[in-house]
Amino acid sequence: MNYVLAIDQGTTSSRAILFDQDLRVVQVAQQEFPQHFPASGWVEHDPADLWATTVQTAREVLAQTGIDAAHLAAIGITNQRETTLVWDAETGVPLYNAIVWQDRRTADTCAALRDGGHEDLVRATTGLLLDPYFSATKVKWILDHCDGARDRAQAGKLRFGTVDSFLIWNLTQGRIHATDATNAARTMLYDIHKGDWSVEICGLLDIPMSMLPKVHDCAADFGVTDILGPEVPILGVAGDQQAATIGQACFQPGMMKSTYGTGCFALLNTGDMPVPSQNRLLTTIAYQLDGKPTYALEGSIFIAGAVVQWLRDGLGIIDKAAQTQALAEAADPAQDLVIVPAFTGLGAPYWQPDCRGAVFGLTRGSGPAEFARAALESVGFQTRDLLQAMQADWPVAARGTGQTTLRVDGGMAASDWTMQFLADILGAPVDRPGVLETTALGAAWLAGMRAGIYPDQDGFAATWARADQFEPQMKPSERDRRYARWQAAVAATIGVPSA
Ligand SMILES: Nc1ncnc2c1ncn2[C@@H]1O[C@H](COP(=O)(O)OP(=O)(O)O)[C@@H](O)[C@H]1O
Ligand SMILES: O=P(O)(O)OC[C@H](O)CO
Repeated sequence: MNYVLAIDQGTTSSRAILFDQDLRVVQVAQQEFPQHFPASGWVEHDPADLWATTVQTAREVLAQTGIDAAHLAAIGITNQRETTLVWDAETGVPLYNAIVWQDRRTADTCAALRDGGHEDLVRATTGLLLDPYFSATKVKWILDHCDGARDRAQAGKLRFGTVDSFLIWNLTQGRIHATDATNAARTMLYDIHKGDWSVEICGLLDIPMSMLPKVHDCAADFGVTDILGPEVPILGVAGDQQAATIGQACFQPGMMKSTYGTGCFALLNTGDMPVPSQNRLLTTIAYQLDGKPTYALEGSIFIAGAVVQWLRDGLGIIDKAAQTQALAEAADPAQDLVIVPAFTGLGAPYWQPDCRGAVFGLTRGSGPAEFARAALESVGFQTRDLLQAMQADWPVAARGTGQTTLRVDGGMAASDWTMQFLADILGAPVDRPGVLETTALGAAWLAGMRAGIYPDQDGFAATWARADQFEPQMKPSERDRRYARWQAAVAATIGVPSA
């Protein structure tokens, strides 16, 4: 019983990661699954794919290592957040595909709620913005559009869950309908202050409360599963960005992590204080242990690593993401190309769904190298936007507590050039740990700690090890000039709505 299995059910793939008793990664299995785009702005997943890839990768990782499930002390689950499923309480059959966090179909419902004067209630209760990103209006859409759904919901015959809940339900063969506080906090139905579902918001959206899962701490008893053979307890659950915050051991107020995958999600620990945002950031739960929530300010950027994918797939100027390093180094320092990668609008702190990307400063000398450098720089500039919003919202972050160094992870954090530019444009050090699998690590630690094989919070924090530190080297005057140019570019981009 010396191993822990982390299940990471993400937006484009499911992964299973096996950790040993020293919290080291033993083996990883990964499977992608299809994305469905039934209409413009709609994004769906087939629930059967989410389930099948989860089970297959879990079995694969055990088969590859020859480790029997009897040696698993626990399972931890981390997941793409906000994505919404509704299923039958008797049969477990979903009524509709999973509606993915990126899906914009409920924009009109959100606008109507805003016009009805409900924005302040949502903001004050849930810490979130009234936006289709979150689960609440997606649940309402399913109840409104699937035949007989509302009647069945009112009769207590339907269940709602984010992906963690859906997996727990299936792993326990319908015995457990539960979620954790971090996932609940992304539904726009959860009162983050009271730590309970909001009767008022559920009433507003006509969502029967019998559909909602029971909310637990992140390290808790979520039932047992025999899907891998012998019974294994599920003892840890957290949304993926919160799991990364835990995996980076950002346990003190003022500590912050930023994950650079397809998009970028930055979370700043604000301790036992839910800090309301005046700058269009989200107030959310970082983690909940021993019944005590720890809060965070979150900024979400939609395009980070995806801008590198665009260099590869859209422009064809690289074959592999890592080639951007040499190109950026070779770029003409006299050129000042700025790319605003608003491919799907801009996220925090702008929340401009309708603008589209732009390039500024083109000359006849602008080539692949300048494009690559500007693409990598756009990730740094956007992170500074978030950091400035956080500092404006919470002066403690601005003053610095001695712990305000940014901890980075995710695939793009492997790019030294990008991390150096990030430190330069922030004017603050950037720390990169040896283990970039922080999301899975967070889920594994929650489960293994609850099982008693991993250290407590302080002990775990002590295991966090920096592999690299990037110190700012840019002159402050140059930093200010470059950032002012970025801000002007964003303002101009927002001024041109999409066609
Ligand atoms: N060396 C690199 N330089 C720049 N970008 C990179 C590098 N390696 C990976 N990336 C980018 O990181 C992203 C993959 O990160 P990952 O954490 O796996 O993302 P996700 O979990 O969202 O799929 C891709 O968008 C890729 O373009
Ligand atoms: O699956 P990821 O890594 O793209 O993360 C998605 C986020 O949880 C969405 O809020």
